[in-house]
Amino acid sequence: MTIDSEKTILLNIYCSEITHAIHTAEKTAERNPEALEDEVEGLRKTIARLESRLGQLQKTPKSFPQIKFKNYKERKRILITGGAGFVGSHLTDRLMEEGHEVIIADNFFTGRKRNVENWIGHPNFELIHHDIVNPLLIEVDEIYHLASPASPPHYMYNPVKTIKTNTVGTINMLGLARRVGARILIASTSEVYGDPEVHPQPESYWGHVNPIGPRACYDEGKRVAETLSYAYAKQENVDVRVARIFNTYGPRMHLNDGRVVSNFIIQALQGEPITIYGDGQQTRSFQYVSDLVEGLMALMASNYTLPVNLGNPTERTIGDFAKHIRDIIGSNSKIKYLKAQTDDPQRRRPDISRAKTELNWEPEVSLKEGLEKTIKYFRKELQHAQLSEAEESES
Ligand SMILES: O=C(O)[C@H]1O[C@H](OP(=O)(O)OP(=O)(O)OC[C@H]2O[C@@H](n3ccc(=O)[nH]c3=O)[C@H](O)[C@@H]2O)[C@H](O)[C@@H](O)[C@@H]1O
Repeated sequence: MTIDSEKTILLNIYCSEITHAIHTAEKTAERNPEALEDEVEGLRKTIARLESRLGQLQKTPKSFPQIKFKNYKERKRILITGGAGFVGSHLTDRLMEEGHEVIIADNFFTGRKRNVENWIGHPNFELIHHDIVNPLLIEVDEIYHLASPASPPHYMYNPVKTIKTNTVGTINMLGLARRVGARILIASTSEVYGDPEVHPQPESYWGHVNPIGPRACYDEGKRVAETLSYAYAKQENVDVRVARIFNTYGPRMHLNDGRVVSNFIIQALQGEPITIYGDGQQTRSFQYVSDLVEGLMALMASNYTLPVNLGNPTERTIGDFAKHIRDIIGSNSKIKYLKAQTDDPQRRRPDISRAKTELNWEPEVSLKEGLEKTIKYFRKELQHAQLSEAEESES
């Protein structure tokens, strides 16, 4: 018997032992309240024995990444919508490594099975091919609601679907949270501030968004998602957390993501012109994905219920960023200026005072370190894509 199948069997025994234990204890309590203590003591011993065996098995070499052992009281069942996506898959890794049970619901519009393949078959992991525009009936303790395309070309590709995901999808997830009493974290965005008139942006700023522009499907979709969250919190007592996520980058971004970090790196690696939309004077502040994941987990664990900005406050112009990437890669790509995008926010930088005070969180990964890892990832992805192309043309 393999270690993994032994673990599965043990986990099943564990679950049925606990269910059986509850029934027995209930019956004993009715018949003979004094005997209840002995009963509970016996059960504690059984659980301790099973936990110790499971703990031993966790330490033995296996095909999955190492995870911590959590007992049944500490281990949570966590749903991540969009868990096979760029951010969702990194969050999956962290929560799995912590020893939780992770259930991913993803429609694979921008998510990929590849992002979570290292967990497929793990007893703590489940991948559901599901579009959250349809209701999902499962039992969970926490929900990270990340499902939505986040890159402008992706969310503008099917604006109606983007709105549905952020409105109907969010209603479905808030409904699920209400039914099962789960805490839910909604992934909102810096885009709720639109093209900001206040700089840097604190959470108290209400934003400057064009409700009928090409970005509105996402911006307004996320603004409604926030409104829905607080309506459910007020009216239905749902325990909500709202993260306003600023520009994030890192490995597992799609080659066709279309956002600035991936575009510039790929263009520089291939010696193609680096495309700047507009004059390049617009600014952004980039955070590495592992910082974001730590921020999301800290927010979920905290008692703070108002929106919290999660981003790196180091700001750069896009023109400067293009040259920076070209220099690190040592590329001789030219810079090519294209038409500015409609409603493109001209500056963006998070005020993270709230995250620092309430979550004791701030980003730790420098742009240099983050870009090195990301460039390495894209180099491999490009090689992989070239190999696949060559294989296809041969066959
Ligand atoms: O990366 C993110 O996390 C954010 O990405 C987008 O927001 P945006 O800031 O417009 O992201 P990009 O498409 O990466 O654009 C950043 C800036 O670079 C410019 N850009 C982009 C791509 C390119 O090839 N060239 C270029 O100059 C854009 O015009 C924009 O000014 C999403 O709308 C946000 O929800 C998301 O949080």
